[in-house]
Amino acid sequence: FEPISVALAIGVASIYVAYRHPALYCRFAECCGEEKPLNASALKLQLEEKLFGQHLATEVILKALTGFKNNKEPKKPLTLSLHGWAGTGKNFVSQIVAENLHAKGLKSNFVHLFVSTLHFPHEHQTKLYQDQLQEWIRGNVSACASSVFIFDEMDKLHPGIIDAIKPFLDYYEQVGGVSYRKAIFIFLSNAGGDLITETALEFWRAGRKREDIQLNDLERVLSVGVFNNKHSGLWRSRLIDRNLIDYFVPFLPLEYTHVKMCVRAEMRARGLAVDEDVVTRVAEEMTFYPKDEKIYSDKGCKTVQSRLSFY
Ligand SMILES: Nc1ncnc2c1ncn2[C@@H]1O[C@H](COP(=O)(O)OP(=O)(O)OP(=O)(O)O)[C@@H](O)[C@H]1O
Repeated sequence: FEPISVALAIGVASIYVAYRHPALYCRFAECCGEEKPLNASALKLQLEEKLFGQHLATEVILKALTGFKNNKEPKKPLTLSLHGWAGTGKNFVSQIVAENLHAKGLKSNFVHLFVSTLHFPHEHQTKLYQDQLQEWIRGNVSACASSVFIFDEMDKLHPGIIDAIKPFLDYYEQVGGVSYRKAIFIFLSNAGGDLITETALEFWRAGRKREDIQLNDLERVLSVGVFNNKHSGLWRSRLIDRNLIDYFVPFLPLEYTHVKMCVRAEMRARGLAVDEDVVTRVAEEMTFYPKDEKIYSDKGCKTVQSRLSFY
């Protein structure tokens, strides 16, 4: 066989299959699945079973995603801003959401993760990053309208960088011939974590249940807090004052019982039998806030995995 002709024949055959039998093609190659509906009950089940102690995040994320995916003609892309202390589940949820939108999750060609300290480290290169970001998003949304973009460590992003994507998040039908209305943008940040903890603490001190905390108790506090915080990545951001962020999603600080749940989940994931003695020992190694009352794990479940390896 002559290699060039073989490669050419394979190429032509793939194009033929892609056009004539898209379902078959998508079983072997990853497809964008722009019109693919969201399996809302599967997402609900996963969030309820896997995500501990986050009744608000579960509720908001479900509502936001089902509403958005059920809408055939969204007027703008969906933009979620997730806030909370370290280790409370923001990356974990993003991974679950990504998997429910594109089967390969974070490994999908249509899910893109940006980490501020890795991708945008130098403040003096803000202009360059803005151009690159615009170009990257334009290219990817042109290839797949339902692309997902996750921005981790928003609080470490230099002010102004994120405003470069404002035109894409706005209510435009098209920008430069590309429609961004089916894309999803998720921002992750520790900014606002202290505000959330203070509210949770007030409830706790008043003897009220954690589950009684409503979105209203936090959403406004968060958006104002983040807007006025120089180190939030959204400081005085036009995304906030133009109301382009659809939902501010609060992640509550995790309590001792939640940490124990994380340890059990991690043991099961490793195929180990759950040993309550080890569960208690790992949970007790964590440090809790405030100093006197010791209610919230200050690293959430973040170090559970590495600590468990010692046992
Ligand atoms: N609420 C939770 N429910 C279940 N597991 C959790 C939860 N929070 C954290 N975990 C576990 O801890 C690990 C670390 O959490 P994750 O990376 O999601 O934290 P994060 O909120 O993104 O933190 P950071 O702000 O530091 O990035 C997760 O992979 C998951 O295993």
